[in-house]
Amino acid sequence: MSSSNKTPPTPVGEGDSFLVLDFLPPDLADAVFEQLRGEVQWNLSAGGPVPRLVAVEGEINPDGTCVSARLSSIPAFHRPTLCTPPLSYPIYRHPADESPPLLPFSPTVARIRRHVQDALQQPVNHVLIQHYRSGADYISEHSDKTVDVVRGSRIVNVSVGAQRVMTLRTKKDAQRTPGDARAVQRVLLPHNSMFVLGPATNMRWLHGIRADKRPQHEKAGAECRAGGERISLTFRHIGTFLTPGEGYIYGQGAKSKTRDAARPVVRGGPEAEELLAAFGAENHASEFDWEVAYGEGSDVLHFSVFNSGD
Ligand SMILES: O=C(O)CCC(=O)C(=O)O
Ligand SMILES: [Fe+2]
Repeated sequence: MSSSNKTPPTPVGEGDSFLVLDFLPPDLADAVFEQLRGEVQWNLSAGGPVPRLVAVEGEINPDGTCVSARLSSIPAFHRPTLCTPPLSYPIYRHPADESPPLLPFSPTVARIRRHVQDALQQPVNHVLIQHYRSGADYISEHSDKTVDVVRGSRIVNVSVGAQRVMTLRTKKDAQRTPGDARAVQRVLLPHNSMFVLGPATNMRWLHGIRADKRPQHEKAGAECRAGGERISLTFRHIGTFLTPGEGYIYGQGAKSKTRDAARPVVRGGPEAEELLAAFGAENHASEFDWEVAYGEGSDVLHFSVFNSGD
């Protein structure tokens, strides 16, 4: 692991979050920005203007039994392969209605993933990759939505390219009186850093990357790297899964916790409103009660109304 003999990182937020510098080994770190920009299939959001480019990759589970149909009258190379049930893949639900399709890990992302898993000693099976094309691209303040994130697991942001600032701010309800200032921390995310977001910090603090409209000549060298472009990879350990074609859903965040009893995906309606309300509560409540909000599970995949929150 590249960071094993470095000084211990400074705790951030509730103390369960920290930043690791010089995370990837030099041979990977030097070329990683260009490799990712070229190999990732970037999407502009279909549902509305998203102030950055996004892509989703993840682990496709070979959880089905695939058999070559034993039809002796058909030559072997023509026999169909029957998979029952077929594959499933992790799903990370959040209030923005449209997620790009999940693709298998691409080669450079797969290498970064191995470093993350080694460093954390925790599996990660899903990554949201975001390209901040300039200082104008940003992500608004939010808490990550944890209905589908394996409980107690950590969320990891690997940064490459231009340095940006992650701003952490305690949730509004933590103010004892309306005039109280909310705690704010600024974490610099330089090229080749890994920010680990612990569950307690995600529960009590919001995080975001604000737009930086300063002219290039006012920025430090690290902020101008890669022409001011930044790519972040948010790795998560997801416990909720979809079957191909978004037909069925099961796992931690769904009503059925197991593959055998997977239930059809729900689109819109009152269950969608409930999940959106639970997401809202997760953004606002410092003592968010996961069991109350998400414990029963939700089979909703698409919300009827487009909502641009993160
Ligand atoms: O770009 C980043 O580092 C932050 C991404 C983030 O917070 C998210 O995807 O939830
Ligand atoms: Fe986030």
